[in-house]
Amino acid sequence: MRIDVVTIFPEYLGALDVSLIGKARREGLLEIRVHDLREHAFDRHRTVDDTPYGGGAGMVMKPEPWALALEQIAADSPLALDAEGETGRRPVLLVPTPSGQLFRQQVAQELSAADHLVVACGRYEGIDERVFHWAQEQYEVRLVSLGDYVLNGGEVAALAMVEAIGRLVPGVVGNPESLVEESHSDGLLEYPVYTKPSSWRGHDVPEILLSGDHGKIAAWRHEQQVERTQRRRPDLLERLDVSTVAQED
Ligand SMILES: COC(=O)c1ccnc(N)c1
Repeated sequence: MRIDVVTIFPEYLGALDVSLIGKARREGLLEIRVHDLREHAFDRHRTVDDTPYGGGAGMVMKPEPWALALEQIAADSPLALDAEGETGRRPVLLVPTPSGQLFRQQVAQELSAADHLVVACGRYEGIDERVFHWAQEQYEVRLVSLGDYVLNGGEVAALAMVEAIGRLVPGVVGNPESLVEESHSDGLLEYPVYTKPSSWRGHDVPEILLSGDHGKIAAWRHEQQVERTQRRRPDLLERLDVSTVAQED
């Protein structure tokens, strides 16, 4: 998967050189390029923002630098060859914004199948809305939110989304089994985990986990998932079908 990130703070994306995502880049599983939006602003001060039409506080990101950056990336896309082809596949333009669709594991799963993701990190009061309409021709535009809160810019959200998506790309996580039993992978929160020592400062590991009875352990873990989800995220249960909650025989 090819991922391009456009930002006025490229250094913010340095975290993508570390750990599993960094390793996947070095192994060629993920090709991640970070672009400085200011390189596409051509006035003397490399201006990327201006005052909002209609008044109001703060500044809005100008459309032209974004269009120049996104045009250059689209032209360089591995999908560019398809633009004229019958598939006509377009890169996904992922825009982290508090006004977007909620980013959930299912969205990460869906986007992990994309060939080319371009992440637009807005700052200030946001990006001129016309950019998202203009970009429709060359991109599948997806405005996505991490939750109901506001950040100073899209970079932190971009890091979270790139990690959540990138780790689902085959080969990035060493043991794909570990992706199966994570929180939200089956719609439930994950079960509690323990390691040695079995007794620690008066706190013991649940006996069932020391029994070696894998059937009972699996049943206990599922019960824990359902109980935790009921207690911490009852909203998730409303979205689930009964079979996931009911103990499979
Ligand atoms: C500037 O971006 C944000 O404030 C943002 C992005 C994604 N999710 C959010 N909840 C906020």
